[in-house]
Amino acid sequence: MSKAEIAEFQLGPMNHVGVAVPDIENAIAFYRDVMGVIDISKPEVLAPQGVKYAFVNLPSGQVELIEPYGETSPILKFLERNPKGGQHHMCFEVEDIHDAKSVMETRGMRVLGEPRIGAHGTLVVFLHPGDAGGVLIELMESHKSCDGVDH
Ligand SMILES: CC[C@@H](C(=O)O)C(=O)SCCNC(=O)CCNC(=O)[C@H](O)C(C)(C)COP(=O)(O)OP(=O)(O)OC[C@H]1O[C@@H](n2cnc3c(N)ncnc32)[C@H](O)[C@@H]1OP(=O)(O)O
Ligand SMILES: [Co+2]
Repeated sequence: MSKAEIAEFQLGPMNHVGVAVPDIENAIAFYRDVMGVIDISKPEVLAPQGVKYAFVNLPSGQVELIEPYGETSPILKFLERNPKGGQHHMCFEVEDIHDAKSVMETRGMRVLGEPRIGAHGTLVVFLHPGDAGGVLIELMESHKSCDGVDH
């Protein structure tokens, strides 16, 4: 990427807040029965990311509930430190994940691994919380249809 392209990088809208939970069914019951959310997706497993997830859908965006899946889940240690669960990451959309990764690396951020398919079916990468004010940041490529319009 050229210096001009790097300088032009702009973060897109916030997509979701990730919340790590020890038991996803209990967490869904909480958002449905206590918080009064009607639209909550059924839990699904994303084995390559080591999580079972469900979306709490709100007019303003999504809360992404994540429960560990498998022995090497990246959220196991977090739940050891926070046994009741807690806010785990914030996710922002970007236009092109590979460009965003390059820009972040150029700006000295530790990008955690290569882009992988996330729960929304597009590529995601994570930035180390130690470089991002103590917050684990997920970057997610926006949904684009073949007409090039974000949906
Ligand atoms: C549903 C799929 C997908 C989507 O499409 O939306 C997801 O969201 S999957 C979400 C789960 N996946 C990931 O988190 C992948 C990226 N994460 C990692 O690579 C690691 O979890 C990590 C961030 C590098 C931490 O690794 P870990 O082995 O747990 O490291 P440490 O325990 O040694 O922690 C190092 C350092 O970082 C602090 N930390 C860890 N996790 C978080 C966090 N979630 N938020 C803020 N800070 C965090 C930890 O406290 C340590 O700090 P220091 O002690 O100060 O060094
Ligand atoms: Co996420």
